[in-house]
Amino acid sequence: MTLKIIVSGPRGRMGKEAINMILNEENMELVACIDRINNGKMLADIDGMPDVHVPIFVDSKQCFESIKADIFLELSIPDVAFTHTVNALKNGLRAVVGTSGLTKEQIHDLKILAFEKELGCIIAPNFAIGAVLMMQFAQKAARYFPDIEIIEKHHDKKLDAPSGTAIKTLDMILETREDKEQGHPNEKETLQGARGANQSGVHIHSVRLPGLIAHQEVIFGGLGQTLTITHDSYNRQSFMTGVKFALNKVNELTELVYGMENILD
Ligand SMILES: NC(=O)C1=CN([C@@H]2O[C@H](COP(=O)(O)OP(=O)(O)OC[C@H]3O[C@@H](n4cnc5c(N)ncnc54)[C@H](O)[C@@H]3O)[C@@H](O)[C@H]2O)C=CC1
Ligand SMILES: O=C(O)C1=N[C@H](C(=O)O)C[C@H](O)C1
Repeated sequence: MTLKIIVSGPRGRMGKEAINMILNEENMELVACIDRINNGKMLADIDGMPDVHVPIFVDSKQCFESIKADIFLELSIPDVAFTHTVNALKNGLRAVVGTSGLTKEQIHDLKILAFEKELGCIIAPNFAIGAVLMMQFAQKAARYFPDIEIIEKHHDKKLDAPSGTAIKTLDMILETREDKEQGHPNEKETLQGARGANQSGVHIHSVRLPGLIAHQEVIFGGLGQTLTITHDSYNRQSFMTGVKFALNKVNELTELVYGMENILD
């Protein structure tokens, strides 16, 4: 079976990489794109894009209503990702969402919609297998080391902080970590934000610098020792094996899955 795919964010760093991957897969066909601009044009008309006659839509509802497709791949920006995905599911498409920055409430609403429509939907905070393992290792370590700080480091074009990966790591850690307020009980910030974000006592620090791609360290502190679990993505190809896997897998699902760890064997 050929999977007919619509991609949102085709001119972006992830969108471009994903389109190249899709065009090279025998069982995948790119049938449309959703972009912020270029409504009515073909992908081939856009400088730097592959020479394929695939229509571009600005309005996602219009796109899903007029193009026959199986899967929607969301790789754009946090502000529109939720609406695009709702429109996809309402029009009977399955969805793979890589865009970060969805709120817990939005994820919950998508879960309900996917359940009602009996459609697969994968929300992947991080497609890189190494990052998924890093989160799983961190979840395991949190059973033994409840004092934890997360440092996520990304390129300076990133719109959301903390990263989707850091939020998912925290969710997974909190499933195994005993409740604990970290640091000194009388600790005070003399410069606001110095201790980063704090949820359930775990601190998250977001670094944004040119030169970085996507990196995370989870540091565990114990008596006389620390354990650091690190993952680095050095390019966007690092995510493509996971994108490909999710596009194939979502077709078998009839509900929403949040996190690649729940679908990897
Ligand atoms: N889950 C994962 O493994 C990964 C997720 N990401 C996430 O994917 C998203 C995209 O990342 P990048 O490609 O680096 O960003 P980018 O900034 O390079 O690309 C985003 C694209 O979305 C387009 N866009 C803006 N408004 C739009 C709209 N209304 N409809 C369609 N497209 C629109 C922009 O014009 C831009 O071309 C981000 O949220 C990022 O955090 C990035 C890397 C890996
Ligand atoms: O914006 C990015 O680049 C990335 N975003 C995702 C996130 O927010 O965790 C995944 C990866 O870290 C790259």
